[in-house]
Amino acid sequence: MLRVEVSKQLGQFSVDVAFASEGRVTGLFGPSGSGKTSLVSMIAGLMTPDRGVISVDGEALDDTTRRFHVAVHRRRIGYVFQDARLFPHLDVRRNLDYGRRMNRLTRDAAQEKRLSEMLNIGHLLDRRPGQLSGGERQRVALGRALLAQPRLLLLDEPLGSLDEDRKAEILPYLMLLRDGAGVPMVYVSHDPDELRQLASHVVMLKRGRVAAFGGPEVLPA
Ligand SMILES: Nc1ncnc2c1ncn2[C@@H]1O[C@H](COP(=O)(O)OP(=O)(O)OP(=O)(O)O)[C@@H](O)[C@H]1O
Repeated sequence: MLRVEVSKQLGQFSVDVAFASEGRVTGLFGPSGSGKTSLVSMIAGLMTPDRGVISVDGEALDDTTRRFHVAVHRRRIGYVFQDARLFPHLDVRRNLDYGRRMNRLTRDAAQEKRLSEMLNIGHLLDRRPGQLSGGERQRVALGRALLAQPRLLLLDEPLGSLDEDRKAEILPYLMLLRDGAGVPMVYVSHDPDELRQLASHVVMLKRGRVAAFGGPEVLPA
């Protein structure tokens, strides 16, 4: 379970959010400027809440009453951005292996094979990111994040830079990961249709507050 109860002042803007989600995919939905990225940055540990608690499966990552904060690189949280942010000088194989090496994890050939099949990236291993389409880059970014064996995966508008055809191409891969990767996800989007297809729970944000929480039925038509 992901539990988030945080307050944060950011200049004139404040985030004051509380929710707990058991979902495989928790959608964060809201208009531009509603605080989605700020919230995801706090979950990732890139930003510390002024007050509050963040925990995953009962394990605290932040608890300001105890002045407790787990550093970004120790949180075991994967982050996939709108632009894949692959390392341009490394081929796909090395990009995929990066998270595992940084976290000093032993190689898991079975998991590599399973993810490579799920994401259909096995034929891309010797290419560099510059030789990939936008959709292929995002599939590699998803694989790289998951091979670091995160306990939670944050996806911040992962389809945001893709056109409608590419989005339709990637969505089935995301569904496969949701159903088969065994890693809970927080999925940021301002596209209700995308979240209807992916999210089991939805946090609707407005001006830094939770305007609604529930199943996909809380999304606008
Ligand atoms: N460090 C900061 N200092 C001051 N204001 C900030 C800071 N970070 C974010 N903000 C403000 O907080 C508000 C929420 O920003 P945030 O990026 O979290 O929204 P968002 O919902 O992710 O928007 P978008 O969909 O456009 O990415 C914005 O008004 C932004 O200008």
